[in-house]
Amino acid sequence: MTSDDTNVPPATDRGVSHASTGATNSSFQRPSRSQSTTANQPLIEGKHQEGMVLSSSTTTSPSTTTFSAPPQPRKNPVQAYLRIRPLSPTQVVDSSSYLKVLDDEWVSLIPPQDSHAYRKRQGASDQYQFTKVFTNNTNQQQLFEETTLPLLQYFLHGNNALIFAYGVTNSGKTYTMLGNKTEAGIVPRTIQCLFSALQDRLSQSLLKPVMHGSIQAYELDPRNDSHENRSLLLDNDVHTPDYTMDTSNDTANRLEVDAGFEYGIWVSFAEIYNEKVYDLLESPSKKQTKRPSLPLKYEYRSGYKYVAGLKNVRVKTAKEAYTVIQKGQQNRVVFSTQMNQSSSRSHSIFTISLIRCPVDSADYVIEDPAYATMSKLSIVDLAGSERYRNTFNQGQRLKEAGNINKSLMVLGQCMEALRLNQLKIESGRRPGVVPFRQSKLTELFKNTFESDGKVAIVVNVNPFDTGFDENSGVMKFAAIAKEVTTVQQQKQQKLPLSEMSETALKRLRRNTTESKNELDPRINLDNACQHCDGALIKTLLEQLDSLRNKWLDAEKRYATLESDTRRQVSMETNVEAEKWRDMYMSLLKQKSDTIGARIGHPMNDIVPEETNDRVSLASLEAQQQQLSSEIDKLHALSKEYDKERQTLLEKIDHMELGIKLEELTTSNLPSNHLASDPLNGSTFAARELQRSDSGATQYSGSDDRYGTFLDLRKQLRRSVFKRDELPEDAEGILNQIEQFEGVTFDLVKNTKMGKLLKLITQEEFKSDPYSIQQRALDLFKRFARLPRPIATTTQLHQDTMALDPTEDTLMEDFMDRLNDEGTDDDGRTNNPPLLSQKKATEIELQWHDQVTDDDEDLHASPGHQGTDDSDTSVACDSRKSPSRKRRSLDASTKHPHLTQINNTLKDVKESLKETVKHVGVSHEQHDKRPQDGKTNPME
Ligand SMILES: Nc1ncnc2c1ncn2[C@@H]1O[C@H](COP(=O)(O)OP(=O)(O)OP(=O)(O)O)[C@@H](O)[C@H]1O
Repeated sequence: MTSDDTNVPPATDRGVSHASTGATNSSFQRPSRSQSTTANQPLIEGKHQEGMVLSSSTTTSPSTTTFSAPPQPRKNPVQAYLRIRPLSPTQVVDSSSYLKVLDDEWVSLIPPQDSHAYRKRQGASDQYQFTKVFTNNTNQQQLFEETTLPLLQYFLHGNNALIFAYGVTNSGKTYTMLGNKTEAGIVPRTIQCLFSALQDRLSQSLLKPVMHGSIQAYELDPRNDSHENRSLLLDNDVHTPDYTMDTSNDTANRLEVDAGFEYGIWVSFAEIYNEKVYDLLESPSKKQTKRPSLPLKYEYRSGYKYVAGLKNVRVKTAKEAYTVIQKGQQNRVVFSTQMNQSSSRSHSIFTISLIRCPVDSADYVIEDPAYATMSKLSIVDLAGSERYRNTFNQGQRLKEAGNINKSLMVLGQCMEALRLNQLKIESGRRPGVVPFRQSKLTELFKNTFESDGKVAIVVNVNPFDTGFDENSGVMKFAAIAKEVTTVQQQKQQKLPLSEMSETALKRLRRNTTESKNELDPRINLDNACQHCDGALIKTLLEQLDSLRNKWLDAEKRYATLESDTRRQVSMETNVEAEKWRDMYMSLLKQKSDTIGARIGHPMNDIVPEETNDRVSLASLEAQQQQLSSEIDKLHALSKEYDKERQTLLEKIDHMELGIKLEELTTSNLPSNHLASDPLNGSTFAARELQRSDSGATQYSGSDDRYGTFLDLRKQLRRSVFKRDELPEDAEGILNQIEQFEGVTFDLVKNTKMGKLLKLITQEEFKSDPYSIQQRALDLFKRFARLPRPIATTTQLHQDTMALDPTEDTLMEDFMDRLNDEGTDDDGRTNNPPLLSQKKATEIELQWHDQVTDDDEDLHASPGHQGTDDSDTSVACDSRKSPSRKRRSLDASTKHPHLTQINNTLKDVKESLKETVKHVGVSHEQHDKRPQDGKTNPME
């Protein structure tokens, strides 16, 4: 019994409808047969979905939900194939199989009575549609041609493709993908077909795939095989299977190969076990107990992840590729043995990378990554998808089952999310997140599902020894995956050859073996130079220039990147500094405000006070300057008054002198003598005036001795009579008089110095600390002894005798007595005897009266005690003798002009008093200036 006959239900059964009870909504309703495709029809994108009526597992309809207008795939719908494993020769046909093949696209799952689905759905069957259903009579070649060949064609054109086998354990996944020697699976057939198609276009270019989808040029190094990894092909332990495939050249000839390229083929073999990625081409050491896993890394250029460190082996023949497959399979077995793993618990990923180097019109191969493109075809044998709770697994096996189911579950979730996103996008809604990152498997193939490839799934089922529920899950996964459409994004455009740089790496393409050897850069350059023309040298030089330019470009990019980084860091630093400065300033302001509030008023309020103080100070300074100016004016005025006063005093002196002379003339001399002078024909007064004038003339000579001596007398007079105590300045003045040289009798007489000295000796002082009186007496005696001029003395004597013999005698006697009273320096008396006491007393009285009259003004000086002038006059008058008063009255009566002179003198005195008073008041006013309640700045 063939499995075909067994598994394909009769046509009458194909129309089994879904359970009318609506217990399930996860089945598909089969369309009419006319709508279905035939098995021989080539695979055309989207064709199989047209007119499809499907039952969505996500709908909530209680019964089968029918979509009259299913979403149209936009570009590349996932191709879902179902392969039903045939019965093994030892198996017994079970006619009660739950899987019924309705046609080449549809199958029906009829839940057995002991299944969970039967209880849940009350025995209702599910129908599932696939791109193609391959029954048990489908051979490997047929499966390859219908499932993989379209992808291979797509791959050869430079696109990515993914095909994986999905199913529970022992469903035939490995058989489908790898097969065996006699029944080679998809992988060896793909390799065989690929090499057959590209046999004349295989490239020698030194370009290799790196990361996710990048190309890198490399240099061959005999000591370093890390670029091509071809050393593992030399492993003698690997027994390359000699596949006997019926894949004829006709199959390969069905593939279109772009003629404008040379192709380099690289293969890798990886395994994902327990969510870790391993390189199956990495041979384990014998003592190795732990497998080194490989990380997934992110390629920034494309945005997708890749297995970092996974070996890519450059294969130049199909056999080399088989060797690689065999190597990976052997390592997988060893790992399983050493690590107690089960190969059926891992996902194996065999990847073929195809690098396409363009060939220009001059038959030069552009071996430059900037112009080359790469595509990848991944063939994945997934682990068994059975539920671990049904496998009675424990420990490691339980963990394996959990991870397997996790990755497959995530794969299913991704499919479901992608399908929903398509519906959302079509309805204008925002697509959701697809959980690619939840497993390594989906992370690796995220790009294929999202943008840049075609996906095909071969669902393997073994309906004879696998439970209904497990295969039901596989069917549901396939149903969902089939609805997914991958969208082909525009791949990154490579540079067109028309714009190719002169420095691009390129090699003249030769088809002959000889020319290949010549052009192989690995051959000796000397030999090359011997056999080739200048083209090779030219090419090498161009390559050298290109490498140099690339190096310079790389340096430039590095410098730019570094500069940008430094600029960025600088900007961030500046921003940070600005922040700190603002914060610091803010803190300072807060501090200032706090201090201002603490002292009771803001700091700003203090400034106006200070300003007011400054204004007040400026005002006071102005007042001070004004007052100083007034003081200066007053001082100048005072000096003027002093001068005027001095002038008046001198005038008074002269007038007094004239009055005394007049008195002498009128009171003591006969009027006839006044009228005529028998000797000289002049009056006594006239002579006196004449003498005075002559004396004045005499002493008002060039040295002004008279004036100086007269000043000394005046100074002495003012100083002595200032107060009761004889002052120090009187002592100084007296010194000057004592030391005055050339003093003559006339000088003493005319300046009345002798009278003053006499007055000092007779005045009573409280104290005399400088012995002024004694010294005045000594000086008076000294002056009295001065020799009188002979002529003058005689003349005076004659005049005196003629005018008034008594007066003259008295004077003579007094002078003589003074002279006689002098003693020698040794104290002995060397003068004649004195006058009688009575005579001396009279002389003294006369002299005293005369001197008192002469010095009357002294007692009127402001500094004298009893400053009142009238009192002083009275005091002076009270000291006058009765004879003196009488003589004055007589003189006034006899000579009315004297009264007039006296009156004039009084007027002058009054004027002087007023002046002095005015000056005093001015000083007083200045000293007692009103303060206006303010502080006197002068204080
Ligand atoms: N279509 C088929 N024709 C003939 N034999 C098959 C077919 N499919 C599977 N087999 C056989 O079934 C057995 C199990 O197949 P296979 O190992 O491929 O299953 P599997 O799904 O890969 O299992 P696991 O998940 O454990 O790896 C193998 O001996 C294989 O030869």
